[in-house]
Amino acid sequence: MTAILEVAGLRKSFGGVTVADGIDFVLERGAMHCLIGPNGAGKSSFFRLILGEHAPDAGRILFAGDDITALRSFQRIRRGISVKFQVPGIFKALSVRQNLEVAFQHHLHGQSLSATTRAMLEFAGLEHEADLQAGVLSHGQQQWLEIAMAVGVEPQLLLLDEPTAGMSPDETRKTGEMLHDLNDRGITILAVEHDMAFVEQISRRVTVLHFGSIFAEGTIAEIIDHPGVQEIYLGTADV
Ligand SMILES: Nc1ncnc2c1ncn2[C@@H]1O[C@H](COP(=O)(O)OP(=O)(O)OP(=O)(O)O)[C@@H](O)[C@H]1O
Repeated sequence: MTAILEVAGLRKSFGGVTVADGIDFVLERGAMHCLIGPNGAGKSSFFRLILGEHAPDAGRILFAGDDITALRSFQRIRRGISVKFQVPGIFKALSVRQNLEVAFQHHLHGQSLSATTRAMLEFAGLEHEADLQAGVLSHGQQQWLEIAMAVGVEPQLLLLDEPTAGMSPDETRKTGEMLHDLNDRGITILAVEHDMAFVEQISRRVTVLHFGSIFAEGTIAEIIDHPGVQEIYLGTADV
């Protein structure tokens, strides 16, 4: 296996708050990998560092073997990194179709824009909602629309920050199936997730982040059995 993402010695502080404290992390191409950790562990900040929304104080980020540490966000996106953050990123007053078109307009034009929009409507299960305002969709449908907006540009790496937050069990299961479908199409997936049943559904390997550093990494069974992991969730671990 080759690495699609390699992070070495990544550090970032905001004033007195350290969000990345020397993170070393390798993600294999083709993986479905989950990142877990207590609130405030630095998971979203790690995504923002990978995407280039935060500049690191130290460390390197390699994507597909190239050092992208100095690249701007749009350059990283152009190279094949796509992200869906926790905060909703859809335009509620626009139609579902328009949201997809806006997401793809810098990458696709003409027939390929309409073909990809159609394919992504189908992928998200929103063919019948295409002309509705995105704001009237259910919470789950809005999340699927946003995932479709992130994958229509055919990324190599998809970062998902809590994709199932607020979803019903049925919606969560469907989201897992969608992510397996994307992974089968060759997209590497790194997801921040709190729902351990979902982590088990989509992920073979799990990394635990705590106070901006890697606390543990392994299979889901190894992580569940890890003596320190439950303690950090209860806030009693001495690390
Ligand atoms: N731009 C910023 N300026 C100052 N502090 C920040 C900034 N971004 C994040 N933080 C702080 O860094 C810490 C890590 O935040 P982050 O959102 O990365 O954690 P998280 O693991 O994603 O948490 P959650 O599970 O609650 O989403 C928090 O204490 C947060 O308040």
